[in-house]
Amino acid sequence: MPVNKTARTVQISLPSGESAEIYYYGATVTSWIAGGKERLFVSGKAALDGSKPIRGGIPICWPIFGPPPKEADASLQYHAKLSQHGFARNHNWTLDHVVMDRPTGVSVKFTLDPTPEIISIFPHPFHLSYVVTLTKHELSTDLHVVNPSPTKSLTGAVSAAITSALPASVVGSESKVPQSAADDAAHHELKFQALFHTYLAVSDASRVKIKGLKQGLTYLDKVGPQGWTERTWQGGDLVIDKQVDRVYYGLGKHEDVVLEDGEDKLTVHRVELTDVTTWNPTAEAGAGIADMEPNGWVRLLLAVNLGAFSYLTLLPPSYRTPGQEWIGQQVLKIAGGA
Ligand SMILES: O=P(O)(O)OC[C@H]1O[C@H](O)[C@H](O)[C@@H](O)[C@@H]1O
Repeated sequence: MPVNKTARTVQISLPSGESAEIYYYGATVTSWIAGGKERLFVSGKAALDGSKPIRGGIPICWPIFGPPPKEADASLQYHAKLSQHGFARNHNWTLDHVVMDRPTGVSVKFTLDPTPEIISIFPHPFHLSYVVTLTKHELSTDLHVVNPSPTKSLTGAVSAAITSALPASVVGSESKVPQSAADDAAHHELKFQALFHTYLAVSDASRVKIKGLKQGLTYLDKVGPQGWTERTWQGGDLVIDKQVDRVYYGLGKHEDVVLEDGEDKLTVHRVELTDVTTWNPTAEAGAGIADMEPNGWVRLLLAVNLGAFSYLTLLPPSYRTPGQEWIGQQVLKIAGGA
């Protein structure tokens, strides 16, 4: 069976041996086997029971990446109250349908809509869908974001806007929806960051070279006594010889990031995801992370995460631009692929 459902996961596979596993919880991809080996890192101490975000695989950060914003910007008032990396990674998604099921490729689509719990922390209409596609040499993850149309009067009608975006089963939660005109304005446009927090498995993170970061790129360095600091990248390969927690801004469309560790090569291609984050706290700085297995930082990745770091994504409600959706895509490709 190329698509196999269990209580907690959906597993997809090809007759040629490649496979992937996706948890309903967070729609987190927890396994991608290609070229005869596991390509994603999941900590041996990761919680897989829905009690906390999965430490590994490909958690989806949405609608924020990192800690909540501190700006006194009314349009970010709800973002400011979210927990780190937002709520997409710690809510159950629904398997919408099998998009493709062929010997050469299998693709499944998940969705996430507001639930009463989400509305209580983020009272804004949205519709997310997530398509995971497995082919012989690639794993593609596409996040689609829609800002649904309000169907009733738009003026002063935030509750109508939100409830119209909700499944009938949760409309009863209207009392949690803000009622003021200020809230209404803040709700028309959907601001979000989106990031695939990809944990790639490697045999030794300190031996990996990260290529494709051009000299002159601006990057945000989150490590160091000065706190978050913007710097200019001097070029060359990025190596994990110390704690790394960075966001490289504004890579070009065709500037793929390539990871090489001597025996292996993996290419990360992005669509609509302009920034690349790299993170590996190493054993020393990562010691406080309870769900990381001992020495996990060596075997783990060097998360090359992809995202839109600043709030550049301002999606108008679809009543203004019918059918508009934002699609961010990551394509992981192993060497040997066509
Ligand atoms: O522990 P988490 O909430 O999953 O976050 C893990 C890491 O995510 C990103 O890579 C951030 O840049 C890091 O600062 C953070 O430590």
